[in-house]
Amino acid sequence: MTGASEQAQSVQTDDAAQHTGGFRASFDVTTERGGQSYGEMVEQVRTFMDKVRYASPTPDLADEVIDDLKKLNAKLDTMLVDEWTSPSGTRIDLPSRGNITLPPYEILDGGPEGVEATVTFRRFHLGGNGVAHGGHVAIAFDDLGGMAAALKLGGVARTGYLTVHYRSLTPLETPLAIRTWVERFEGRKYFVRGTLYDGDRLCAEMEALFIALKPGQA
Ligand SMILES: CCCCCCCC/C=C\CCCCCCCC(=O)SCCNC(=O)CCNC(=O)[C@H](O)C(C)(C)COP(=O)(O)OP(=O)(O)OC[C@H]1O[C@@H](n2cnc3c(N)ncnc32)[C@H](O)[C@@H]1OP(=O)(O)O
Repeated sequence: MTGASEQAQSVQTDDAAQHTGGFRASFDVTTERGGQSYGEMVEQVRTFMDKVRYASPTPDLADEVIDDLKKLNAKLDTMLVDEWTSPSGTRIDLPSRGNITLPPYEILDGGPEGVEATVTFRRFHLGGNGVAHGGHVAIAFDDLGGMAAALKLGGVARTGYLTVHYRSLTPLETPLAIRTWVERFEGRKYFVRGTLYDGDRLCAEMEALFIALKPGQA
């Protein structure tokens, strides 16, 4: 297995270029932003979202929760920063780099040959009838496909297209094996494939085009 810091070094970082437009033109890798409890804070919010998905509160309880949430939102209002300095998405020591909007995954191995990870769709990722929403599966493929492209090219790429073939139902609360790799590239075009397995059962496959950003491209 390649160490996280070794992988991080293969992705170009350029502080001066990253604030110029709508996308991160380089990639920050951190382990300390947000402090040692940041991961647990994110996890508690995910757990809360799991409960919100399935809760049927009384009006009184909903009002109580709203009051509590207003207090929590006011606390976070005191420490908001811009997207470039937020810990979210940069904390390589945390599931999904600390990005709460992603299904939580743990990287097992990553480098120019591809990325292997374990992803666990949560209760709040429910689509219907107890299984994952297909859009959340696509998000996992997008992020880990983008990572495979980034580790291959040593820079940042944007998704041109992404196709998911849903082969069987994707369970919730089950560690699943997800793999992404660059099948081939032509110039700036990186053709990426992916698979998602529950044990031996193929849940979904992905084929995508990621396009390397040009120098200075936002
Ligand atoms: C322990 C672990 C260690 C961790 C280490 C850290 C590493 C982690 C790193 C990273 C992880 C994060 C990963 C995140 C991933 C998420 C990515 C997203 O979701 S991105 C948001 C969604 N995508 C957009 O919003 C794009 C919108 N589109 C655009 O901005 C442009 O269209 C862009 C930049 C994609 C291309 O525009 P142009 O002007 O630069 O280039 P043109 O000339 O149009 O295209 C280049 C070539 O690509 C083809 N092309 C472009 N789009 C195509 C398409 N949709 N289908 C087919 N071909 C397409 C064109 O035909 C052209 O091909 P010809 O060179 O002529 O052969």
